[in-house]
Amino acid sequence: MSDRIPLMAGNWKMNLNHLEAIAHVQKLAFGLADKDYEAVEVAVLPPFTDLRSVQTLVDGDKLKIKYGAQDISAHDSGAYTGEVSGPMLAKLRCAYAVVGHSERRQYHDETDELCNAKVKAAFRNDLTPILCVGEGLDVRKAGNQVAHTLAQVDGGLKDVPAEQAETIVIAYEPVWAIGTGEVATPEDAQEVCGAIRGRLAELYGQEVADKVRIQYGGSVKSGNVAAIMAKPDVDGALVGGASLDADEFVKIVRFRDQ
Ligand SMILES: O=C[C@H](O)COP(=O)(O)O
Repeated sequence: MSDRIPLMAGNWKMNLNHLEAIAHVQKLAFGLADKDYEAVEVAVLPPFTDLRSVQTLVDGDKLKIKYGAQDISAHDSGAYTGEVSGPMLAKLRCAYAVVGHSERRQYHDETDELCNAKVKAAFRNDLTPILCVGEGLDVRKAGNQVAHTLAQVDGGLKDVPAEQAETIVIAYEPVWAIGTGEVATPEDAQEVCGAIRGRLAELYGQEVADKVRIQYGGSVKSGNVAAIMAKPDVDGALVGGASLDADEFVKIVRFRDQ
């Protein structure tokens, strides 16, 4: 039994404005209030425009819910129109910054090199990166999911020292399972999450590898989360669509009750 604390994170993607965000987080707080969920870390990943509202609510009501951004600039300041920097996110007391989500890789051509720069930008600003990796359907059909995903892990962690690497969160998200209702089997998830931990052990040693939290993401719901979480190398979930329904996300957070 590992002592890694599971991280259940809701990636809202481009949904919920800053007023809807407040109502949503209030519902989450209410849904989790009667339950000691100390043993599970809960985070929301709203759009940038919601972060200040979420911060105010979390601070004001002393909520245990953490929050973070869905992306981070590789640069800390300067002429980078449209980007949001690590110092800005740190000032909002974000805990996390997602890096290399497959939608960023697909629609914004984010490379492993850029993801690596973003991972370093997050660490430089005391944010924990959630580095997303995972294969598309063609790679899966060819049976190359492990090699493909490990190459993304190598790229994202290039020149990241062990003392930072041990705090990173890696989210394994098979692209074919995102938003499709196609959930990977728990065995599929374990195969790649286990391989990721193995690679971390090769890169940094077993002690570091055992500290890193590895999430699964892709059509996670209250009905499938418990079986996925039962796998030894799965330490949480990165939840998209189902995190927009507060009641459903609360059930996912309470996966041990399912
Ligand atoms: O970041 C979350 C993932 O892309 C999963 O999204 P989904 O739960 O809607 O499949």
